[in-house]
Amino acid sequence: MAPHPDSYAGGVTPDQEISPPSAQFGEDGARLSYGTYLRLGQLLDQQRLETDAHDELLFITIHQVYELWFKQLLHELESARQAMFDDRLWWARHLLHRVHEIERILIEQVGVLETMTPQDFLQFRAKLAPASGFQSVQFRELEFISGAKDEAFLRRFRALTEDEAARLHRRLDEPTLWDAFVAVLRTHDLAAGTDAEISASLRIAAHDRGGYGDVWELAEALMTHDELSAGWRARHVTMVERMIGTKTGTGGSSGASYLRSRLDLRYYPLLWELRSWL
Ligand code: HEM
Ligand SMILES: N[C@@H](CC(=O)c1ccccc1NC=O)C(=O)O
Repeated sequence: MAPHPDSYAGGVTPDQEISPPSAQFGEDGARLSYGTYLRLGQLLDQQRLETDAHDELLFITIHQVYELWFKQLLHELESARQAMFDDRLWWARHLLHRVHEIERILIEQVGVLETMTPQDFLQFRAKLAPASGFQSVQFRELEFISGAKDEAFLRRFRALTEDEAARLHRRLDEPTLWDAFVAVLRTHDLAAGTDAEISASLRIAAHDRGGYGDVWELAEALMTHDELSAGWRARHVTMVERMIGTKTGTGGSSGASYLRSRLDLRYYPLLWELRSWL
């Protein structure tokens, strides 16, 4: 078969080519390179250490990577929510499956940070206070859009910028993934006026997957999102115990015991209760 005209078949790398690359893929004067497209100049210039401790770069990198994934998760969850309101259930499920894979990475990534020893962390920990993961706005946005809205966090946030406060208020005002799922039940002629009705409808869908397969699969995808979020909280707190034991947090909380108090948080309690009644 003849190679596609755009394919690269030569023994020289594109950089070695004498003639400039063809303008076929971009307009003249607006050509992108790997670095300009990905804005690597700006991106790789954002790691500013507070100390000369060796492990501080890892600490910053890990957190920045988390925040990039949080941004991606919010993007996917917003679209999944819209897809549910539009009754495009295959698209909502597709996006939620992507969300699950990212969430698995977020849990797995904790192990990289755990290669830092507690004594190496202590070389720069004091410099971090009063900063803390507690102040991650995108993390709280993820909780809010998922269904765990708690206005109290807004009051407890220190140093929120105007833009961050507006983002959190917007998340409090807008529908959650659960609101969108309840709308799906109604669209599929399943009663969803009260929690009792929703539970009864979930049982109907569970026992009639021939009739309600799409609805059931969507509920399962939400369940997995909830389970993986709980998995991250559990993984985070064991790392915290390993790093700082029972010390109080830089953010001013009791530390691991505060984090343990959040382990029972579930976004979709009705989906968890359902298991007892099938
Ligand atoms: C050495 C590693 C880490 C330690 C010792 C640690 C410790 C803590 C502690 C003690 C808290 C409670 C708030 C406080 O008083 O400071 C907290 C909260 C939090 N941390 Fe970390 N953390 C670590 C790494 C991370 C990483 C990598 C992330 C990823 C973004 C993260 C995200 C969060 C979030 C989102 C909260 C708020 C949790 C909630 O309110 O439920 N932490 N962390
Ligand atoms: N709260 C942590 C410090 C910490 O992990 C942290 C500090 C600044 C920015 C993000 C952080 N990550 C998670 O809390 C501690 O008490 O050691």
